Amino acid sequence: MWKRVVSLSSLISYSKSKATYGVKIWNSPSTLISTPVYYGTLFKEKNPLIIFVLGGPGSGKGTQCIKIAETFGFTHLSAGELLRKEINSENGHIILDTIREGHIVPSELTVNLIKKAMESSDNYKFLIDGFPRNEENRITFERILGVEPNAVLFFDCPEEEMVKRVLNRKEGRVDDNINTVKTRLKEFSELNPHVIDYYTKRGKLHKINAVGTVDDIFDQVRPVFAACEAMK
Ligand SMILES: Nc1ncnc2c1ncn2[C@@H]1O[C@H](COP(=O)(O)OP(=O)(O)OP(=O)(O)O)[C@@H](O)[C@H]1O
Ligand SMILES: O=c1ccn([C@@H]2O[C@H](COP(=O)(O)O)[C@@H](O)[C@H]2O)c(=O)[nH]1
Ligand SMILES: [Mg+2]
Repeated sequence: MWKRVVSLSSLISYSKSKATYGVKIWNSPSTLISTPVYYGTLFKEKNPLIIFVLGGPGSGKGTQCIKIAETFGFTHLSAGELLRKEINSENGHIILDTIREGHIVPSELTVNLIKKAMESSDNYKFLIDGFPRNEENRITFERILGVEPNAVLFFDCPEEEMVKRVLNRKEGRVDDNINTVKTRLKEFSELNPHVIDYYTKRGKLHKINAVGTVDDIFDQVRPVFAACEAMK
């Protein structure tokens, strides 16, 4: 059996231990994040570093993820983008209707897309943007992938600012209109707090004030990832 400890920063740290009878355990070298996780055979070789990136519609998750990915060598997987790319597939009508109405796509569908994208990447550092949106999403991810995130970023933004940003975004998204935004915000305000509470209790949550310039916000994000630079 071997064990390697990689300390990313005082905020994120983890170690890798070889699977024994299909069980892997994430440890921390001190009192930092310590999360026993049961693995199946998935990711036996990859030992992924997973950061969930949460926040309401228009809070700036995608914008910040692009900067994090460029600066710290992460692969950026936007759950919404993975779903949008599937709109022409077999399940496409379910996805399109759900997105257009501002609801949440069935968990297994989204989780399997995330899993496929992670498996087909050469990288082991992943930003999962806009997921999990509710407790069912979170539990389904843990069940199918057999792993928890190492840390969770939450971009905290007032509703008024989020609405303004979404309505000013000119990317032709079917859900960037006032009616759908209202539904998305309603679901977000009802469901996201449960996910936030869960990760707060597990000591994994890093709340970021999402008001300010893109660079100001990135200055708050940077320390969470600073020690990753050495691993690029
Ligand atoms: N700090 C900021 N100040 C002003 N505008 C911003 C800021 N960050 C991002 N934006 C702009 O706001 C819009 C929404 O940002 P972005 O797409 O990153 O949000 P998001 O959280 O990914 O939203 P969604 O959940 O809808 O995908 C974009 O047009 C982006 O350019
Ligand atoms: O985990 C997810 C992520 C997204 N959706 C659906 O997609 C749209 C757009 O997502 P963005 O993160 O804003 O790109 C979202 O409103 C949901 O309808 C989802 O169901 N599950
Ligand atoms: Mg986005």
